Amino acid sequence: MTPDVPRDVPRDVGLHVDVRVADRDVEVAFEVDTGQTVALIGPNGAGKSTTLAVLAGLLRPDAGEVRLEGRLLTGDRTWVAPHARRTALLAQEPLLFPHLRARDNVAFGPRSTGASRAEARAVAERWLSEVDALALADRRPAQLSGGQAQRVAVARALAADPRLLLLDEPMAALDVDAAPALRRLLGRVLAERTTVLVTHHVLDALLLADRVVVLEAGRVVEQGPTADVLARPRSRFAAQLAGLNLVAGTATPDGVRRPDGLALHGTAAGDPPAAGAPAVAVFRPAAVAVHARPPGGSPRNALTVRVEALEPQGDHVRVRAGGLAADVTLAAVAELGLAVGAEVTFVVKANEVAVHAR
Ligand SMILES: Nc1ncnc2c1ncn2[C@@H]1O[C@H](COP(=O)(O)OP(=O)(O)OP(=O)(O)O)[C@@H](O)[C@H]1O
Repeated sequence: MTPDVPRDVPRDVGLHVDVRVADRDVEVAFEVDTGQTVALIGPNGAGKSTTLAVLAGLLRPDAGEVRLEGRLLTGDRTWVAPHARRTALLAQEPLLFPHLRARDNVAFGPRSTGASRAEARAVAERWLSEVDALALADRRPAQLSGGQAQRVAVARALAADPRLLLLDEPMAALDVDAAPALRRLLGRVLAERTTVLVTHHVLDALLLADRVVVLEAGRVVEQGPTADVLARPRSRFAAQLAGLNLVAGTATPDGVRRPDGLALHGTAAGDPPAAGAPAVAVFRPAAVAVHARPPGGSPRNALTVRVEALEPQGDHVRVRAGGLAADVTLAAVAELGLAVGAEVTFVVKANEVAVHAR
């Protein structure tokens, strides 16, 4: 337990969690401000699903408390049942009722809290429309693709008007083509909602979460604003996760420009962001070629940067320069005569750079 968390929690803290699950050796404390999204990240077995289960009311902790907007959901002598918590859980699999049409799946929440049939139907159609799935209203789950079913599941979760949304790797079961559309949809609907998102993906954390809480072996090892944690990771896991190059800035017609002027050309992942809108370019350090001098043939992404660090990582060396990373072989380090302070050119092909709207 963290003794420095005040017992008298101010009401603008949307979610306050300070719990211990003894037999899983999980002991976590964190808070989420009203309307914010926190990503819970960490390696397998770190306690992410256990924490979500405690929040959803599916698992009773041995000690501690969970408060949602000041209301005690779990405490020494308090236990609010899952359906009465005003939380909604969106799992990896959509888990729709197979015998109900999409519309009735979404209307289920409002119906069970007392809405009339007509009211529940109106709410269901509003949410189906919000997730671009109104045209699917009469289909049963077996007639939906994975991405469509997950959109309907998002509508079902939101139609119950939850005060806390719990997302357990919502993109994990989708194929890569369907993930960007769902990510964008979540970005839209999570904007003003208190949300805890469990994810393994740096991109989900970056695009969807205001803050990141890193769990390792059942404990919070690091937390902070997403951009800070990814830019200056202190835990091993966050450092691994942040291994991708992320260039956040504004969209140009074919890429992203960082506030300091550095511009990258890339390929839009999904619908291209409007020019000037917030966007992020993502590429792997292994996709970066390092040159001692600007190469001929003027490649579109040739960035002149100064080497800040050389980090040996097994059979390669990670070269950090200009806030970016490139992975090169040990032989290349010797051949290029790489050293801290040297000026080099990073070259990355535009088709290796994925541009996402933020
Ligand atoms: N149903 C269960 N019964 C008992 N112990 C469990 C159960 N589920 C998980 N554990 C244990 O609790 C600890 C935390 O696991 P948890 O599933 O919460 O981690 P996680 O971060 O969600 O991992 P993953 O990314 O693999 O889903 C682990 O030691 C795990 O072995």
